[in-house]
Amino acid sequence: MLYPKPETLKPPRTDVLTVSPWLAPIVWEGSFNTEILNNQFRQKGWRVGLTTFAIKKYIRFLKPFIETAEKFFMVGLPVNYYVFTDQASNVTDLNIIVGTGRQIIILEVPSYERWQDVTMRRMQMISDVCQQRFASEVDYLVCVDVDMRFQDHVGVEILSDVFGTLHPAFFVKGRDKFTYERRPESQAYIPEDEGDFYYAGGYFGGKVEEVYKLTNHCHHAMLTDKANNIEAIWHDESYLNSYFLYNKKPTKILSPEYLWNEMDGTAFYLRKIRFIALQKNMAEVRT
Ligand SMILES: CC(=O)N[C@H]1[C@@H](OP(=O)(O)OP(=O)(O)OC[C@H]2O[C@@H](n3ccc(=O)[nH]c3=O)[C@H](O)[C@@H]2O)O[C@H](CO)[C@H](O)[C@@H]1O
Ligand SMILES: [Mn+2]
Repeated sequence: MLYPKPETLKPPRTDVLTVSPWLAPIVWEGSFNTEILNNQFRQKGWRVGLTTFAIKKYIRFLKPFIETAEKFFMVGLPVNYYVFTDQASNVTDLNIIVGTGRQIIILEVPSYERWQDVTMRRMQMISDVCQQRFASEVDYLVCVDVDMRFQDHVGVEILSDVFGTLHPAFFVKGRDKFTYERRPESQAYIPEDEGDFYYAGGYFGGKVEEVYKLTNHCHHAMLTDKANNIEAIWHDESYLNSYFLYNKKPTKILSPEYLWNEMDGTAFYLRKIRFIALQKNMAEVRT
């Protein structure tokens, strides 16, 4: 196979950090070759599941989410879309068409009154399904928010034992600006001088077994806090950040190309914006 080879010891990107202190690659455009990775992936016969939640009013985001995923997410590879929803028949009525080898699987789940509980309980619901069905149906899981749209290539370069994504609002900020949970009483506590990166709650994944460990850990941390009448400042995102930190976990880190928000403007280091948050009226959509 012919492809552009790396020039001897000359890094393809010098403007951004491409590896963490525990040697997890940070994925940026220009640092990988899709064709090589796709070939490796196909040889292994791996299968990918994309999980998302469309509960209450967030069902309005589902159709454009899947339709744009059809254009940009794991193109040419089999994908199971796992849609967790409290309105299974409304999801069916959306009549979303997906390509050959790809299917939508609807998982009916309860809804919670507070939006904070809806977002946090995703950890419990994902971990519950890991052993029931994910383990036998897919090799890797990608777990993302639904109020998003794909607009450029997202492929197998993101996959690894366990991956996390740099939050677009914090990548260029100093460690002191990270909004980790700072109360020692919380299971999500991270002291002032600790923490490598600030990861987003809305994009993580990995091998099914690792996603099980992650979601199960975060859910139980949340339950312990709940029993002690405390809720981490940014909910599931705070528990995810402490899990990653104390387990030196992500084996791969996705750059903000994989999770962008127009509110964060543009940035010199962004060569692609692959997956972008939709602007929403928070007060309206969460009630
Ligand atoms: C892009 C990103 O990193 N987003 C994170 C961020 O806020 P966001 O403001 O992006 O959170 P959000 O309102 O999008 O809620 C997270 C997700 O929960 C689902 N949902 C939520 C409410 C509801 O009524 N119905 C429903 O289905 C839906 O899939 C949604 O995308 O912080 C949250 C915790 O505070 C979560 O960690 C989000 O993942
Ligand atoms: Mn969101």
